[in-house]
Amino acid sequence: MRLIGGYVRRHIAMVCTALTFLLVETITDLLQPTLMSHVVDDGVTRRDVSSVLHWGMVMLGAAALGAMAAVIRNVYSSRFSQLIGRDIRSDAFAKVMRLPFQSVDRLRTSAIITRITNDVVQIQNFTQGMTRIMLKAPITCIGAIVLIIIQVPRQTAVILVVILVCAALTTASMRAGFPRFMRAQKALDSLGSASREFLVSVRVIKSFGAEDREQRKFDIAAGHFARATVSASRISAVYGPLINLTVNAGIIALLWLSRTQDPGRIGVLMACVNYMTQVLFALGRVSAILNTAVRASASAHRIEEIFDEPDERPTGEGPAQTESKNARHKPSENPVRPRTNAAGTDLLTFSNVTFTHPGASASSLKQLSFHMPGPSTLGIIGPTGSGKTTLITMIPRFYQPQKGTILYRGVPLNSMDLHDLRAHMAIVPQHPVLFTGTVRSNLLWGDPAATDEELWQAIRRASADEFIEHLDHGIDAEIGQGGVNLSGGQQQRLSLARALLRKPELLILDDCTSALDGFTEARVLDNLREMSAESKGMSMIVVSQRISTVRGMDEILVMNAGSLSDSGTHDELMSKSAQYHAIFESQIGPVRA
Ligand SMILES: Nc1ncnc2c1ncn2[C@@H]1O[C@H](COP(=O)(O)OP(=O)(O)OP(=O)(O)O)[C@@H](O)[C@H]1O
Repeated sequence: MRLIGGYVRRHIAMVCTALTFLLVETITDLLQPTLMSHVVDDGVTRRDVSSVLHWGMVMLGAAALGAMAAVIRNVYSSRFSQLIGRDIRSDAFAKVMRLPFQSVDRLRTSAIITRITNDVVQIQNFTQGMTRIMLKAPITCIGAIVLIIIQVPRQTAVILVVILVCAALTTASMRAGFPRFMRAQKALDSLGSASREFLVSVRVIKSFGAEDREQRKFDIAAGHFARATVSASRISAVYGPLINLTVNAGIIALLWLSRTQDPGRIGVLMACVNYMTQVLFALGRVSAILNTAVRASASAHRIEEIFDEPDERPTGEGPAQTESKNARHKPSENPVRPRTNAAGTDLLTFSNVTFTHPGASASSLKQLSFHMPGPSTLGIIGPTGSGKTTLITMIPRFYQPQKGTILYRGVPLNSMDLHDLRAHMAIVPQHPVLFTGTVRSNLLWGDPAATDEELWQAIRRASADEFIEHLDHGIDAEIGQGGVNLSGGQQQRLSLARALLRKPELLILDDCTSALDGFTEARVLDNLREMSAESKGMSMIVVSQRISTVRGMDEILVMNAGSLSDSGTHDELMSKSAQYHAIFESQIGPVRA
């Protein structure tokens, strides 16, 4: 609730306005039964028409004032809850943008989506209810009870019993409700996660004819959510009627006792019944709003978990990049020939880098050391799961190693400004990510100011010209969500062209030519090498499982189970690395003597 309090304070003027009009509305509602008792006892019972007219007009005036206050209060409370929702969503989204990958992995993408959507709705419901009912219900309860006691003081005992029983029931309802609503929200997370996975994999599911199996899995997740929600709703289903029963029993007791103790005061008795009904209604609303509060509190807690995650450090010390005592710039246990550029500083240096993914039992990188001079090209090859992708995600500091040091141009990554660091490089991921829009809008992510000439140059270098020219609107052709209307190879080339537009100092390709045929891939790599030579600055790291992709690189790292098993040029590795040799033979064929 700390979170909600903070956002309420931002719009305190609006809240106060809504609450002021709510107060007016509540007071006018409370006046109605008393005014009616005057109409009955002073007017109707005594057959005094002027009295009926007088009190009738007062009643009407109070009702009109109440209605006007309710309209204004509604307008403010709706606006207030929408603004709160907007602010929380916007701040949560900005926070997610600042989170390190470890936190995103831990929170899970689908859970983050549920928090930014459904959990915020719960908070909106609560804040809206708060400005509509929260103040009204206690004032109505207290006001109605005080007015009953004033009008029929002999019935105070009955009223106190009703209040105590209702208070006990409401407390019990909250205690039982909180953990259940928490469970329901968690089940909703799992359902969201399952839905997302099914939708993303729908093609694979259909191609394997696995619809029934996936349907069953989905039904299980949906079943968990339904059961958790039913269990939570059961609380209000049980406690709501019990509160009703208590108040109605109170009304009957009040009438029964008043028949002898307050005879002849029909109007007053009618007013008391009316007040008891108002109390009942208010309590029902209190328990409804408390349920909303319980949900909102669970939701606020879950959103706070996002806000409580530490930001990705723009620069900083922290444990991740802290150099371990024995892992400084020592030569690695598996030394790779150090090379230096003209200035005498390597572009990239890994020294004994060890990294374990959050929640993983084994390290994905183990005491990894290598140097990369700039400008140069580096290939990384190794079997699946050997840590190639993990290695390159360390360079833009998507993840930070638990041990060891990474230097970029001699500067520890951790002491570089994140924005500056990432501005030096462009990454083309293993699975291309394209956005809904046009070919052009996707490319402009690389350089929003790029001219048509620059766009086409990048397109040609990525060998994407041959298919873009044939699209209906060429560079302005629409791209569906995630690039659904393009083939895998087309998506990869577009994603590469986008990276080239950044004119990076270091281009990192993570197996991003895997969907290209050998001929196209060779042409793309030639173009990139040519570009590197032209710009005399662009270095390139190419991750691949294919010898043909990495063989032309200045240096090749051979990875195995998170460690560097060997390094060197293609020819050097062919003569000294059994693993590289074996990969060569499996892909190209036996080497002729
Ligand atoms: N987010 C993650 N959470 C937990 N473990 C992970 C995560 N990402 C990768 N791993 C683990 O780290 C190890 C290395 O994975 P990585 O993706 O770096 O391998 P790779 O060599 O790039 O494989 P591939 O060639 O198949 O892409 C694997 O054992 C993998 O299970």
